[in-house]
Amino acid sequence: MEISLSQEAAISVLGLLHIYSKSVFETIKQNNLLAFCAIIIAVFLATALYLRFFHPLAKFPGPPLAPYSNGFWYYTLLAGRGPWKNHQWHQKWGPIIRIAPNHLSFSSHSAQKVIYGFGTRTVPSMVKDPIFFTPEVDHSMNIINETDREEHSRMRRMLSFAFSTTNLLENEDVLVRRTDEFVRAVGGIRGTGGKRGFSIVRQFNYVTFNIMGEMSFGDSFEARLEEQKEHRYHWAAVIVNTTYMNDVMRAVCVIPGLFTFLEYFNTPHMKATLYRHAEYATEHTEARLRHPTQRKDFVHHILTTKLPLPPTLEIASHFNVIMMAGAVTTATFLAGVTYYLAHLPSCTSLLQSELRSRFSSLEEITSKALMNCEYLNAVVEEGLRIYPPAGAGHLSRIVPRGGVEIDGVWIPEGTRVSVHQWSVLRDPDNFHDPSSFIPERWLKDSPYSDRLETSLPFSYGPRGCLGRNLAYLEMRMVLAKMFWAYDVVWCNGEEVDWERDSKGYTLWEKPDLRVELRRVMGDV
Ligand code: HEM
Repeated sequence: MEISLSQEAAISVLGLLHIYSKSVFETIKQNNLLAFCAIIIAVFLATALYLRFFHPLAKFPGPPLAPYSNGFWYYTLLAGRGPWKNHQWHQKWGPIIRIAPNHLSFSSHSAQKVIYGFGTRTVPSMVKDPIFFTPEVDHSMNIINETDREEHSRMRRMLSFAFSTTNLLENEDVLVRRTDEFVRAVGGIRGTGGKRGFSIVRQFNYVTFNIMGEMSFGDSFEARLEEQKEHRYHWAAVIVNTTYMNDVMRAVCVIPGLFTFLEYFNTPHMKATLYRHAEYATEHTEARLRHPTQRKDFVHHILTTKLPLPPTLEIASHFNVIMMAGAVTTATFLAGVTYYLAHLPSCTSLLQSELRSRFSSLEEITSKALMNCEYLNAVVEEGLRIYPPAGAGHLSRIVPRGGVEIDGVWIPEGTRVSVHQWSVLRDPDNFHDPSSFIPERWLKDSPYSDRLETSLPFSYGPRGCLGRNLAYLEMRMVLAKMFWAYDVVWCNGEEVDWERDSKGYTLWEKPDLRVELRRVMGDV
């Protein structure tokens, strides 16, 4: 029988392995622990030397511990100081840095186009990183975590009509009613918990949760909230607590088998966050499927799509992320911008003059009318720049087969790449005095020569934010109605420093912002 070259090589490798394992076994048998440890250390050192000096990304600068283990990167992420750390690294080592053994972080606008863009004739668009975008705890895939190009495009086609401007304007009554409800409710809240003022951050979570819930599930949302055993806003609180746990899961999934292990033990904290959130999404989806409605809510668009109807688990999974991506991000924006406005009475006064000179009642404040409020729009853009709701972390992609050139440098296939939004937005080459809140930079006659195009809070390309239009309608509406009706008095200014006290994971954990509202306009 003839043996081919590859078979011969395989036999030699097996032979070597046999000898090697035999010798290791012998070493242990002879109780020569020292020799065994030496082998382990040698393997460890060889790996470290390879990662630092011979790995395809070895030439890229970055924090000294980054080449050796993903642990360093996950530690930075979970410590909540990632935005500031990454920015410092980019300032020190330049626009391309190695932040993990196989991960490059970029901070240039040109990289944004290549990494998140639609691709070219020769280079396809980059797919999301499956290690970062993991399946949900119920093993489902959805519009955010799906990494397969074809599957994602089916999901996006199915959901896109729900997010079209036509459909959103048709559902404007939800936005207006829920915002008016919020404006009336916050006006009636006095000091809570024995302290002056109340937590406006929590109220922002509630209003965006209500808007997103009714937009998604129509009338059944309210019915289900009334039925549920827990507090009306229990799901909203679960969503907020789940954002951090999502990053913990990302770290867990890097170690093969660890998720299965944790799944087996299913800790109380996991049950109360990740699992409870997925259950709520399923319960609300099932309730809506049993409850036909005239409203063209998001479920309606899934049910009437020309594409084959997906299983209930998939529909629920879309709402798992829509409720998260839709409610938390917009609430984060509102909280951040309120902090900066509370800090800068001159900006607040310009905003309120614009709103109060244009509108004489809450009802006059409509989505269409707000589109032309120049200063309000500048405040929104600046709020998204200075505290980008989804810009604290890394939205990583994988370089396609054959590699790709980014910023004049060849990046090998399979490399994990991302643009760190915060670093782009805090770069003095892009924005004058980047840490200051200056809405004027967005006005037509701005005296600054900022590179406004580098601010991409909703990302870009085939995986760019599907809810962008809705987010703009919501941000303008809530901000305008609140600042039109009330003067905002900040009560815990002595205690809070927004940047010091924020935790930047993939999404933000915000500090508490206590305010008192003094009614100035309208009979709200
Ligand atoms: C200020 C508010 C918002 C910001 C800053 C924001 C930002 C983003 C960003 C940066 C992405 C890209 C994520 C990635 O590359 O992994 C994204 C995706 C997405 N966002 Fe938003 N978002 C906001 C509000 C919303 C709202 C209100 C919805 C509506 C439900 C929404 C739904 C989505 C969906 C479904 C995706 C996934 C798109 C896809 O992969 O095809 N977002 N968002």
